[in-house]
Amino acid sequence: MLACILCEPHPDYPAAVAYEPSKPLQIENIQVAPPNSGEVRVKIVNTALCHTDFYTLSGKDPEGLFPCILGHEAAGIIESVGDGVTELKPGDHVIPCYQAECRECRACTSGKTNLCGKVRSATGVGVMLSDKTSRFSLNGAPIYHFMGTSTFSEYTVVHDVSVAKINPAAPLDKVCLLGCGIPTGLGAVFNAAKVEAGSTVAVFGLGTVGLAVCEGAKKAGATRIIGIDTNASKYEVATTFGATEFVNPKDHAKPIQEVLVDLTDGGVDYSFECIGNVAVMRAALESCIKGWGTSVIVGVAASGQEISTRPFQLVTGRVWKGTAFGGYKSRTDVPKLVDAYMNKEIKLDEYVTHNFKLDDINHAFDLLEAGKCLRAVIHM
Ligand SMILES: NC(=O)c1ccc[n+]([C@@H]2O[C@H](COP(=O)([O-])OP(=O)(O)OC[C@H]3O[C@@H](n4cnc5c(N)ncnc54)[C@H](O)[C@@H]3O)[C@@H](O)[C@H]2O)c1
Ligand SMILES: N[C@@H](CCC(=O)N[C@@H](CSCO)C(=O)NCC(=O)O)C(=O)O
Ligand SMILES: [Zn+2]
Ligand SMILES: [Zn+2]
Repeated sequence: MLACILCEPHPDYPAAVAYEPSKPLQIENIQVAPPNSGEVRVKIVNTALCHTDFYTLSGKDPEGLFPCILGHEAAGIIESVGDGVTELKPGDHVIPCYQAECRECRACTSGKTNLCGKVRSATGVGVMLSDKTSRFSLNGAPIYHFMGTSTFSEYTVVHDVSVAKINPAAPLDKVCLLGCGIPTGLGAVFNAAKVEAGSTVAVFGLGTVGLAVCEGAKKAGATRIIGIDTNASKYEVATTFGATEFVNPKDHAKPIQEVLVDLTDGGVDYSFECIGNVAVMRAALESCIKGWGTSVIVGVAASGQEISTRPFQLVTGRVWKGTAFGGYKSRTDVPKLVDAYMNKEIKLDEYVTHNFKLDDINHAFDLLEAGKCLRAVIHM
């Protein structure tokens, strides 16, 4: 039975607060206000770290605000709901999602995108939509939300349209990963690129997102899955996710796109950039075969960075596109991905390399930066 934090006079709960760019998070006992209309308060049970948390902490995210509570790959249990919330109730097991799905806005009803517009204006500036303020504070001073999720906190408040209700039998310390990186990689293959059997695929960056691309490409029947990473220690694990061969850019004097074009009789059918490096994005596009090769940008590049290539690359039939959350609709598709995991159709356990308590979250950030972990799961 969950204790009702509404009944307690001054509930303080631990959260990892990011006060300044590139500084360690500080564990504080913060106050988490009750949910307003259209909001729910969630007890976070597990949260993992994604490279995007590291990116925003670095100070390079134009939407990064401080102090804030980072975290967007988590699972938990609804503790209380605000007025007008009809589809969620206390006790529901949920995955808070950074992509909302209101099912009413132009985007949601278009049938063409997962990029719901309902709450994005508020989540981009670290507040809740109803009153444009934060539900987090410390000694009366507000702390910004992040990506509409802020899961590095024992309790968080999120918009109801951003919450996927999931099978209560699912292990939260594993399905928390379905909040970001793995759906992103799988969806990049199935929804964005639509990889066909027999394809040759290049995956730039073999972190969790790139490995999920490898897993998806293998499921799609790709015959060659070429992993490219400057960290050779990633190759062994990538083999278990479906990569069939590897190229280390450090081993070659010529541009990596030339290496790949030579290796593949003119270029790959599909490439995926899972790093966030604009030079690699160009290389990924130029590794594609002319006429039909498609390159999908998944990585998030820093403020001020721009992509470029010769227009001739596109004139000659290559396609350059990108994906957010793999094109999956959060409330509709995340519960299905949980079921796919429960049915052993997709991997999750294999991506978890470390488990920590919230107190050790800075160590988890260090491992991610050093390329020494895939997903580190925090047990709140
Ligand atoms: N579009 C989306 O919806 C979405 C969702 C999740 C993550 N992301 C982004 O995807 C990227 C990957 O996230 P992750 O959590 O897997 O990160 P990660 O840090 O675990 O993995 C990145 C990998 O890239 C490799 N790498 C770095 N520089 C390289 C280079 N120049 N050439 C080749 N390899 C290089 C690293 O060694 C590492 O293995 C990040 O930019 C993240 O912000 C985007
Ligand atoms: N604030 C960032 C946004 C970067 C970005 O592209 N984010 C991805 C999700 S990364 C998850 O790990 C995304 O889905 N974007 C769509 C959206 O935010 O609506 C910046 O401006 O650089
Ligand atoms: Zn993420
Ligand atoms: Zn919508």
